[in-house]
Parts: sequence; structure tokens; C-alpha cells
Amino acid sequence: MPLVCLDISHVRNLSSVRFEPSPQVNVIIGENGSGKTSVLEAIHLLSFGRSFRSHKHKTYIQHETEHCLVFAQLHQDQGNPVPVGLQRHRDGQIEVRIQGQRAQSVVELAERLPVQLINPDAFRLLEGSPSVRRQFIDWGVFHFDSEFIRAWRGWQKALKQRNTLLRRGKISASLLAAFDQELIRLGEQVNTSRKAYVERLTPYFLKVLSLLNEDLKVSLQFFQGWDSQKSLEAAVVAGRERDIELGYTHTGPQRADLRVKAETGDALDTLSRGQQKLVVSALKIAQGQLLIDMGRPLVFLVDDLPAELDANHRQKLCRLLESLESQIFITSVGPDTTDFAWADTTDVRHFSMNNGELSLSSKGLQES
Ligand SMILES: Nc1ncnc2c1ncn2[C@@H]1O[C@H](COP(=O)(O)OP(=O)(O)OP(=O)(O)O)[C@@H](O)[C@H]1O
Repeated sequence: MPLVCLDISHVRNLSSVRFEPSPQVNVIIGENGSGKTSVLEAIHLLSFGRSFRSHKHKTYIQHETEHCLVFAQLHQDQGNPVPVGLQRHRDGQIEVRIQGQRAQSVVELAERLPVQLINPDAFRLLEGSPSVRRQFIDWGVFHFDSEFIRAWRGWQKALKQRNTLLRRGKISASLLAAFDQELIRLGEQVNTSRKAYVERLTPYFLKVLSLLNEDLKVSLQFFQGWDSQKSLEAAVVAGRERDIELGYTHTGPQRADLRVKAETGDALDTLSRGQQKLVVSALKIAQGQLLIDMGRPLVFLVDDLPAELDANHRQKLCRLLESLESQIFITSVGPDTTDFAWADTTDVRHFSMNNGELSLSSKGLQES
């Protein structure tokens, strides 16, 4: 569901920004510190309920204001746009509204507004801990398989309870066995969904990567978190004594990972920074493409596009993004780095950002 209009209040230096983005490409240009990233941050907030820059909500609420607010109208194929809003208070309280009604949780927003972010920090997908890659997989599975969130929440709860018991110490293997049934049942479900998703995603990824750079040979390997020859039940049973010794559950879907391999070893160790950026972009675009093929349009946020990419690869990335027919927001410090020859048929809007004020730029005015 693309954004038809966006209203941002008190997010960092954006006191009040209201604009109607293109359903296709939106290019936001401005000097360092002008507030470009804050626009993307606001859209991300509306989808995830959190920022991609910091887990501390006070950092993005404008100084000396009590709360920030992001409001949008989401396009839907039939019927009127759907109003959605998120308000975050300095005391941590979060309020989500969809069509005027208070929503139970931010998950309802995430379902309506899938957002993919490509930014310099996206490298963490390769160099960060496995938890970053699990989050990447789980975001995809969440949108791919409607049963997943329930199984995932139940499994997380069971795992947390089990780890609390283990940490307290006084538990025997036989007592633990009684707690493990639910953990195993839901853990198997989580794993099956993740596996099916990665299988589905892999050809998309390979295709996208070959379009960005046909010489890059990279493969994906899903590690489920325990010996792939064993069932989760067998792994949990075999690991009980060790879990008691360690004080936590050492095997299972909580150890899953997505290993990205180049021909000669780990992608992280062999590829250049620019090549890594292409791999990460390909992973994210592949996730988006898969969703689009399922009839679920999404929003791409591309922050600081030129970082680490040469002009040729920037062009390829823009061409690919354009071909997805999604709504895209791209930020850049200068017009030269985003000067891509968008097709005549693509609705491109250029915006200038100056000290937290956003305006449709002359380029955008000529074209609209
Ligand atoms: N809580 C806050 N309240 C008010 N202003 C803030 C707050 N946090 C950050 N700022 C300011 O808001 C601006 C945010 O800029 P932002 O990071 O969005 O800029 P940008 O145009 O993306 O810059 P760059 O090109 O350097 O990435 C900065 O000038 C920063 O000093």
C-alpha cells in the first residue's frame, strides 16, 4: 500500500512536514543534517514502531516536545485511502491508530505498510551477529506466511520460560522434559516456515544479484540452528544436560543463521565493500520482489544511495528499483549522484530539504 500523503510532526528537526509523494520514485536532496534521513526514519517508524537509527525513542522525538507524530493515508486498490498514524510520547507510550481506531499493536501497521530499508548500515546484514540475519529472514516470513507470527511468539515465550528455569538452576532433565513439548512443536513450525521462505527467496536473490553484477557468484545457506540431520526434538533431548550445565538453551531455531558465501569463502571476508553493498541490496530487493509477486506492494527507503557504489552500479540499482514498480524514497546530498535517467513513464518527484523544511524542487515542478 503506497503512501498517498505523509504528515510528520516533531521527528528530529522536522517540526511539521506534509507532502504528497509520488507513488513511484521520490528523490530527496539536501545538505548534511538538513533532515533527509529523518523523513525515511519517520516512514520506518510508521511501519515498525521504531527507528532504524536508535532504539532510544527520545533521540528522535524533537527536543523540547512531548511527542512525535507520523500520519499517512495509505492507498488501497478499492475504496478510499486508509488513514494510519503513530504517536510516540517521551515517556515511551506508543499509540497506533488505523482508520480512526486504536490498534492493538504496531504489528497491524507492519502488515499494512511493508517497508524495506537500504542504507549504509545495511552492511550489518553481513557483518553483524546472526540475530541481524534472523531478523531479516523473520521479516520476510512474517509477510510471506500469515501463521508465522503466532508460532514465533509462542515459541519465544516457551524459550524465555525455559531459559529462566535453567538460569535459576534447580531443574532436572526430567522436569525440563515436561516444558519442552511446546518449545519443540512451535520451534519446528518456526523452522519449517523459515526454511520454506529461504528456499523461495534464493532464486529471487540470485536473479537480482546477476542484474546488479553478473560476475558476482554468491550463494545462500540456511543454518537452522542445530544439526540438519536431526529433528528439533532429538537435538533438544540430546542437549538437555548441557543446557542445565550452561544455564540456557544452546540449540534450536534461536541459533539460526543465513550464511552468505562467495566462491572462495565467506562473503564478508572476500568481497569488497562495494560488492558487499550490492549483495545486501540484492537481498533486500529480492525480499521486496517476492512480496510484490505475492500482490503485496511495499515501500523502499534508500538512504544515501551513492555511498560505496560507483556510478555504473548506482545506475543499475536505480534501474532495478524502478522496474519493481514500488514506491521508493531516495535521499542524496547532491543531484549529481541521483541523476539517473528515469523512464518517461515513471512518476518521479524531486524534493529539496532545507533545515527541516521540505519542498517540491523546481525539477519536480517541471516534471509534474
Ligand atoms: N531530537 C532532535 N530534535 C531536534 N533536532 C534533532 C534531533 N536529533 C537530531 N536532530 C537534528 O536533526 C537533523 C537530522 O538530520 P538528518 O540526519 O535527518 O539529516 P540528513 O539530511 O539525512 O543528513 P546526512 O546527509 O548528514 O545524512 C540534524 O541537523 C540533527 O542535528
